[in-house]
Amino acid sequence: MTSGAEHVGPAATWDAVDAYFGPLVGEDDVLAAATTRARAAGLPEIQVSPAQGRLLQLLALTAGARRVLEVGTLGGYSTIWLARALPSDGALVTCEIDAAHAAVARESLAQAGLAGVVDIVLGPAADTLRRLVDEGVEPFDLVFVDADKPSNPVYLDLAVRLSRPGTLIVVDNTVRGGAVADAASTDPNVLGVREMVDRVVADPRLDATAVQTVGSKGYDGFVLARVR
Ligand SMILES: C[S@@+](CC[C@H](N)C(=O)[O-])C[C@H]1O[C@@H](n2cnc3c(N)ncnc32)[C@H](O)[C@@H]1O
Repeated sequence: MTSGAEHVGPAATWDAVDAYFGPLVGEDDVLAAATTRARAAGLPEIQVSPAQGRLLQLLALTAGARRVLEVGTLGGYSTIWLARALPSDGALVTCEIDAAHAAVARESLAQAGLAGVVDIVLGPAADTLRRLVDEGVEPFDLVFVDADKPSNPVYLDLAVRLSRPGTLIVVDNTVRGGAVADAASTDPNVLGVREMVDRVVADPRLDATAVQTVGSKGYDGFVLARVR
């Protein structure tokens, strides 16, 4: 079996492949409008791709998730994919530090008919997560971590505290163009990912893997960890 790496082409190829799989992924007008609204508002285009959003949704569906926690809302694009996986009594809490991002997300979630399902909590996510721990909220079934990367170790620890056996924790942007494998890196984003990975490795409660991705935004990936 070959690694397949020799088949990885330039960004134009990745875009063409993403376009080919478009009908399979099935991004609808509401999701496309969320991207358009975020772009018009000048938000950075750092949301998950349609295929990645669909992956998150399928993971939530497969996990039978009723409660989802998201760290890093931006314009609500991944939030919509995830919230659509929830049953009628489901809930999603999403954390965002930037009021302008939260405002755009609020509009897009309303347009998606999800305003009653999603609670956007404005402020530093670590504070929000600590408050949820202190309040003793019902555990979450899936946690998606996609905010400031230096805080990944903190988010992992808090996510585990907000979990139950079977909870799936997904962390985005964990490959960083391959820089995550550079033990000499001083990039705070890389250090945040590496410290988070070390904690996953050291935590006997977590079964985990990493998935490498390519796309028009470059070479990156997810870490997925399931709580025992
Ligand atoms: C990569 S974007 C999220 C993308 C979104 N999950 C999606 O795929 O549609 C990261 C977001 O995290 C927010 N953020 C950064 N630092 C944060 C913090 N300390 N607390 C909460 N949100 C933060 C940023 O403002 C930004 O909107």
